[in-house]
Amino acid sequence: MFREDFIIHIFSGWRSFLRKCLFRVLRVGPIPSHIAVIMDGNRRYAKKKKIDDMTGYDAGALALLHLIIYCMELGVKYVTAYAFSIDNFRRHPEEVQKIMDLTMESVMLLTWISKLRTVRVHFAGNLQLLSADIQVAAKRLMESTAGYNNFVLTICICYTCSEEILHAVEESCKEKWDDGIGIIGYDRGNDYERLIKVVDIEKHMYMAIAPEPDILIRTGGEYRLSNFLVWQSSCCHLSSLGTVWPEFGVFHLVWVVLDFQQNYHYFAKKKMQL
Ligand SMILES: CC(C)=CCC/C(C)=C/CC/C(C)=C/COP(=O)(O)OP(=O)(O)O
Repeated sequence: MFREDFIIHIFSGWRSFLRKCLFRVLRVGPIPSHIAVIMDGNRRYAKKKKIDDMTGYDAGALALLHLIIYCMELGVKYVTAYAFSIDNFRRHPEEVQKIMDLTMESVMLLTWISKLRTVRVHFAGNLQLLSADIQVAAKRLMESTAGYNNFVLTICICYTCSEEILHAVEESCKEKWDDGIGIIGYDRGNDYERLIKVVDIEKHMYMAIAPEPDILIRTGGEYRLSNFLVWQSSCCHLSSLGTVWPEFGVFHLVWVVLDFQQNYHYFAKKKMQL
């Protein structure tokens, strides 16, 4: 499904020209620095198009690549995508295998794109749950792109926010313990002094690499976070779209950014109050 000529197709011709004009107008307003997406509706798309579920996922991966390119052109620096939740391991083994194969294919393609466009690629989640070959390929890609800071793509894989928090709490405890500080807070008369602080936890989150998202998009018409960036999304603009993920395109992105811009002052104020 991944043909390198799709990049040439997307960058060239009148489509690219129109997109750039549209983005120039959009840039008159504030541009989000971080967009996160829950790519829901791949199987529904497959059903609608009367194709098999696996081809639906292929189309979903292609939609993600398009989003990455649009965001680069628009000036959004961080994109985070929920590719596979730990709960997704409960799906049919054949389906899990297909998403894993797609992950491996994506790693290969991203290796190529990251060099071409200096993209930093980060995988967030409990990577130990991945097969050894994907772990090696993912770690190699993360290491080889660690020096880039032009654009940061985070793929959340084997991820849930509860697992991320558990991991971060565990790491913070280990750190304090190793430093001989201890982990239990103590009473100082009227106030309680915590030894593990929010900053300690945040330092060890899988998502520590990126600022909190400004916009969280969920496609497929659902209004749930499904354990995605729950910690990080307290002040972000939530956008639920009825469209299924493989059909997400440039006009959906423009719509969401316009909606964000309309509410920008409210969100900026909220962030300052926290
Ligand atoms: C880079 C990379 C690894 C890309 C992954 C590609 C991709 C689109 C993954 C989506 C995975 C997923 C479980 C989506 C939920 O849709 P669903 O299957 O639950 O759809 P439904 O709501 O129609 O059932």
